[in-house]
Amino acid sequence: KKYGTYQAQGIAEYQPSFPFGSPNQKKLMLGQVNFLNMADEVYESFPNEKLVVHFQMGKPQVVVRDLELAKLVLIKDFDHFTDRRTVQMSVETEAQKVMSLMLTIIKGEQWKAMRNMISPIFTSGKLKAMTPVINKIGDDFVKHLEPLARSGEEFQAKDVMTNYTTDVIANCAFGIEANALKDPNSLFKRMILGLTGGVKGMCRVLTILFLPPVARLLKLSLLNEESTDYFVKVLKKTMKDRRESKVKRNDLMDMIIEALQDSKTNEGPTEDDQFERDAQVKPNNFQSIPQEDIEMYAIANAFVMFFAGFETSSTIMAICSVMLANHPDVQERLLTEIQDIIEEHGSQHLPYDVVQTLPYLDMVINETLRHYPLAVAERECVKDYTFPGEKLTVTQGMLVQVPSPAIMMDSQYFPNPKTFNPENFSEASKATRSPYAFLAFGQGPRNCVGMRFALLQVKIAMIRTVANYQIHRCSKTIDSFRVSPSSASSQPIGGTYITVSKRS
Ligand code: HEM
Repeated sequence: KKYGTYQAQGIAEYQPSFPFGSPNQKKLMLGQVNFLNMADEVYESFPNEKLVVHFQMGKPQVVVRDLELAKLVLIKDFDHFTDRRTVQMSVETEAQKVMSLMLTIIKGEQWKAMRNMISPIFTSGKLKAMTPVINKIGDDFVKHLEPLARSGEEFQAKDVMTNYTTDVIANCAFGIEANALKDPNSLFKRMILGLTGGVKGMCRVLTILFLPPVARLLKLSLLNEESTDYFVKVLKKTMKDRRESKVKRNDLMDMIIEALQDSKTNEGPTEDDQFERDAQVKPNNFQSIPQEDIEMYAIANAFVMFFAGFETSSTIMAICSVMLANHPDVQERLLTEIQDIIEEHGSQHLPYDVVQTLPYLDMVINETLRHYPLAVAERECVKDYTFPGEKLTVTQGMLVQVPSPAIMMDSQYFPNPKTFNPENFSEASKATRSPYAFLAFGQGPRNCVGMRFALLQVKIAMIRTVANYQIHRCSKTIDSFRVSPSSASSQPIGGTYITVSKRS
């Protein structure tokens, strides 16, 4: 009955028809497009509209095509849009309970309080303390590439990068030696890779999102239960050992426990830049976490750092490696920038502050993220909202999407958008467009809380790779990336094949 009601009010509507709704939703449900690119077609089909309504079966959703309106949703009027999409999953087992408490999923005041406590974990001071650990894993990583360079074999960059991020996050988050670089078949790594779980995982996610009653009936979980259960057990044991030994490692686990135990609100931004200032969130009626629930919340939040952190970061490093293989000129320029700092500091003890002073590396990574973003900024409306100067009122429960992949491929913000051009992120280019056109880590209070940590581990891996090896194209290297519709972890069609050779 709702089809056509928006169009009748003069609001653009994307051709809904029974039973799937709009054409893009039909493609999503039939496995023809990835969730990540679901709204791209809507964005591209209405170049003159600021807002477009599309239908997921009978449910209207809004695609925001205008950066000023996107800013209202993500930042200025965020109080109307504090939540992400409701995930209706079963919460019977312990693993399911942990999943239901993850920062990515929780809502309203519960999310505000948790986010407020968790954000200060990623300040520069704390990241500085973690840098030696990442440098040490960087050494193992360089060694791990040696046999591949010797044999000249074609390999998937994603595989080796997964081994690296697994070791970094396991170590920095929980103080656990996952040993994925030394033993790529380690149980820890197998459990990690099982979390999202390929095509089966994608079917599970689509059922939860589009057919919640069926998901409830089948007691489906968002992530693979066996893997989640394994991590819950590992985390519980870690917490118990720390309680008993009273040893502090100053890793994410210690910091999460401390933040939850202190249970106080933090004041002001942790870093002084636009991304951090826009991310501030103040709980309205802050309630500390009851002592008896701290363990469960700490496990859920340590787990989410792991789950949200390892696959995203390793995918970006892999895509970046392929981009460098495809653009030897960019690789050479990056090498020149890196050689300067390595001459001064050596590659094994890169200080945190020095890693932050490589403008060309920043440009290369941002351009990679622009070509291959890993999440869409999506919010659920919690209080009815009328966009100023627009006819559309978004009602409570409606989803609003800011389609980051389509915005970052729009030529009005990035000229020749399909070309890989790190110059898009030179100071001069950035000055010509809104900062909100770059959405790889989202924007506003619900942006990526782990961005600084992610960038640190990505930068160290790329510095170490380029300083020690030349990255080449091989027979299976692909020229342009498209996210596989059936990949729950947003992997590209054709993989990330490269070869490397040792620099003399
Ligand atoms: C290159 C790597 C990464 C990319 C591209 C990325 C991107 C994103 C994006 C786009 C979002 C959604 C933002 C929004 O809705 O506005 C997000 C959320 C999140 N990310 Fe990341 N991320 C990365 C790495 C990490 C790491 C390493 C961690 C943790 C250590 C992490 C933790 C999170 C969490 C917990 C959220 C949910 C925040 C909330 O709901 O308050 N991410 N990330």
